Amino acid sequence: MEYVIDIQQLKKSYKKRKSNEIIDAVKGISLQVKKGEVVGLLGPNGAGKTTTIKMMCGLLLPNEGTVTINGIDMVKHRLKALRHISAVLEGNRNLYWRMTVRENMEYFSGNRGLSKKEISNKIDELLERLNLTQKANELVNSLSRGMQQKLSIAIAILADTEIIFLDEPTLGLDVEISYEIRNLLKEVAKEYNKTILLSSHDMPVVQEICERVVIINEGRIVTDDSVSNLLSLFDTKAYSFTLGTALSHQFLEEIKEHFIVQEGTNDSGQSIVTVTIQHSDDFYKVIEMFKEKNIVIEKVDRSIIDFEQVFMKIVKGEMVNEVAVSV
Ligand SMILES: Nc1ncnc2c1ncn2[C@@H]1O[C@H](COP(=O)(O)OP(=O)(O)OP(=O)(O)O)[C@@H](O)[C@H]1O
Repeated sequence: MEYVIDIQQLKKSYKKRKSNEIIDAVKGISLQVKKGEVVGLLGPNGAGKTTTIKMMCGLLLPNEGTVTINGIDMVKHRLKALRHISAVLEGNRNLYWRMTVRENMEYFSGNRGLSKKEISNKIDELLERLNLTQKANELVNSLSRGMQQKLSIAIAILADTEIIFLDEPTLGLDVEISYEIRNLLKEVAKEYNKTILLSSHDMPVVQEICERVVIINEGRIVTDDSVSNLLSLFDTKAYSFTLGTALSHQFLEEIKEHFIVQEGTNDSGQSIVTVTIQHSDDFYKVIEMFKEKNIVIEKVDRSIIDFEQVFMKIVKGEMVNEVAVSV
């Protein structure tokens, strides 16, 4: 099968200027993306996401490995490969700051075989959709970061490339505009049938937009699976016990030897212990442990795990054996 994005054994190291220390930022990443897939690239700070995306966009040369975009080798035929990509990178560097919103949009929609009228209609439609009509004639450098980000995405739509890379599209934006951008990206993914690769720390964005997530940690892929699989894998396995008494430190340590445990209290000051269960038998083992200490269990809830918690568990290496590991 021909993949739209095919990267094989990518590696990249940096040399620190002062100390000459070598940092292996990407240590052999292979990833294949099919047409129309919306893939989230996640990982903690410094995991190697931006370095990977920059190599995919031809902004950085890999030390080893290959990047193939629609069958075209990014290193050997960079310009040809770049015709298939729009990249919305941090700092909105794809915008011309001294041009107006509309001028930017016109500039980037040229050369697509559309008439002036068609381009103008398309721009009007997008401006309306992004709530940017009022700002059409303002200079880009006078816009807020959120508006600039929306414009960057609009330009990626206008450029009409098959692939869109988005690096942290909601980073540092307020809740309202993040929400708007999240909806916009959802629509783009659905209506325009684009292949999208999105790097983000914004888990609600990832959970809502991406079908598939690839988690990178310390320069390697540690998980490659669908959001729904990852959620269901973790979902059934966490239970919150509301207890009649607080647990002693010693007893908590005892439970922690066997299970992944989080402690807390509820509004009424009752002790809540959330235990992640690997096998259903373990559920009864936990209850048995409480019973032996005469601890009254007042309530048991299956706790709902959101994607953020799943991500944290994978990155911390918890339950990694149960998650599809692609390397
Ligand atoms: N130009 C550079 N020179 C030296 N080291 C670098 C350079 N760029 C990145 N690094 C290092 O490479 C590693 C990976 O960085 P990268 O920016 O790819 O990670 P990231 O996953 O995008 O992180 P974040 O989420 O914080 O943006 C980090 O240790 C980082 O400090």
